[in-house]
Amino acid sequence: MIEAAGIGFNIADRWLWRNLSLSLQPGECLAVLGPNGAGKSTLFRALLGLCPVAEGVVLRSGAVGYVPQKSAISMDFTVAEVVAMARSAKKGLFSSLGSADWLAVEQALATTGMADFAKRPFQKLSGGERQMVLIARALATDARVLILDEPCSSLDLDRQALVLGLLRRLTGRSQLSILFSTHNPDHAFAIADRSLLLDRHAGFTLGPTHDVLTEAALSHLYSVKVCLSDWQNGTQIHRNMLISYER
Ligand SMILES: Nc1ncnc2c1ncn2[C@@H]1O[C@H](COP(=O)(O)OP(=O)(O)OP(=O)(O)O)[C@@H](O)[C@H]1O
Repeated sequence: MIEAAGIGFNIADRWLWRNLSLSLQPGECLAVLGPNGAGKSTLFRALLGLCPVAEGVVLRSGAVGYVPQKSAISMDFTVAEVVAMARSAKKGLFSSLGSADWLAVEQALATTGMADFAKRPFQKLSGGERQMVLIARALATDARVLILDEPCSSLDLDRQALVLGLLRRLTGRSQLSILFSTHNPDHAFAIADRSLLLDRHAGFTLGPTHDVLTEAALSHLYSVKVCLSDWQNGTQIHRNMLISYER
């Protein structure tokens, strides 16, 4: 469980966001969007308790899995060892991990489709493969809430769909609550029940994705002409963004 009540974050006399309240239901997916520097990563760090808020309260219970924007893993660990870090963070060295811990590692790798990579060196993986491993590491904490900072930022279209599909399955079947940031409104349309749009002036809009991510809101925020288009694929209606990059 994670809940924020009236939180604000101030940096160098500038409020990144103020009076922000949110909580996540089991199985709910919330997307966070906003321009560069709007405070998405800082919000996640505040929710994780990694930086103190200037006002308001953050409540957490149980483990929260975190997939940061950049991984700080520079040593030559295997994929299984990287995922096992989620367990050893609580206990100490890998050597103190028991069979239940290694089972959790195995399950997390299976869930992310990375079981065959267990013995491979993490550093030798592609960006997309690493991202899956880092999601597996977050899952191996037994967290009921996952926070992912731009999980698709360096992925090709196929991998983006793979990660978004995985997140959707985790909210559906496993009832995990997911909070993720993205610069692509299409990602929010694809999987987010609600979206939080941070602006450049400490303001925000939070609500159902289709209510928050409107043509007017996106065009205004990014100063580009944005059109939204609905199309049908089989029985499913999809919403996507059409954009002119010309100013
Ligand atoms: N420790 C810090 N010291 C000084 N400024 C900071 C610190 N952490 C964040 N900032 C500033 O706060 C603002 C918000 O940063 P943050 O990384 O949260 O934005 P973001 O919305 O995630 O951006 P992006 O989309 O570019 O990743 C930026 O202007 C950043 O420079």
